[in-house]
Amino acid sequence: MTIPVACAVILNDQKVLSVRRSKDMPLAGYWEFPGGKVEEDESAESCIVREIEEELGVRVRILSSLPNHPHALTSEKSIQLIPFLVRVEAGKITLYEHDQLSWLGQSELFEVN
Ligand SMILES: Nc1nc2c([nH]c(=O)n2[C@@H]2O[C@H](COP(=O)(O)OP(=O)(O)OP(=O)(O)O)[C@@H](O)[C@H]2O)c(=O)[nH]1
Repeated sequence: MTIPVACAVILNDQKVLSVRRSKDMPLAGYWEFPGGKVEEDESAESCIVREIEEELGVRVRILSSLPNHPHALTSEKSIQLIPFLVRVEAGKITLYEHDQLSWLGQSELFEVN
C-alpha cells in the first residue's frame, strides 16, 4: 500500500522549516516537513494548503512542486512524499500539533531524527 503524503518546504534565509512530532502523534520525536496524508477526492495541492493551515495556522501559496520521493515504512507500507515549495501569505506560524520547530540549514537537516 502506498500512502500519498504532501509536505511543505518553507524557506527563510536559505534555511528550511522543520517541525518535531509531539508525544500525541505516532512517530513522536521525529522531525519532518509539515504536511500530511492526501485525502480521497483531494488534490495534493489542496492537501498541502489545508494541512499547513491546520498544523501551523498560516495560509500558504504554492510556488512550485518538487520531485516526489518514495519512502518505505514497512515491507507492506510505503509513502509517496509529495513536496511543494510554498510561501507563507498570511498569519504567524504557530504549532498546533508539533512540539518544536527549527529552521535548518542544508547540513543541519541530517543531524535531526
Ligand atoms: N508530514 C510529513 N510526513 C512525513 C514526512 N516524511 C515521512 O515519512 N512522513 C510520514 O508520512 C505520514 C504522514 O502522516 P500524518 O499522520 O502526518 O498525516 P495526517 O496529518 O494526515 O494525520 P492523520 O492520519 O492523523 O489524519 C507519517 O507516517 C509520516 O511519518 C515528512 O517530511 N512530512
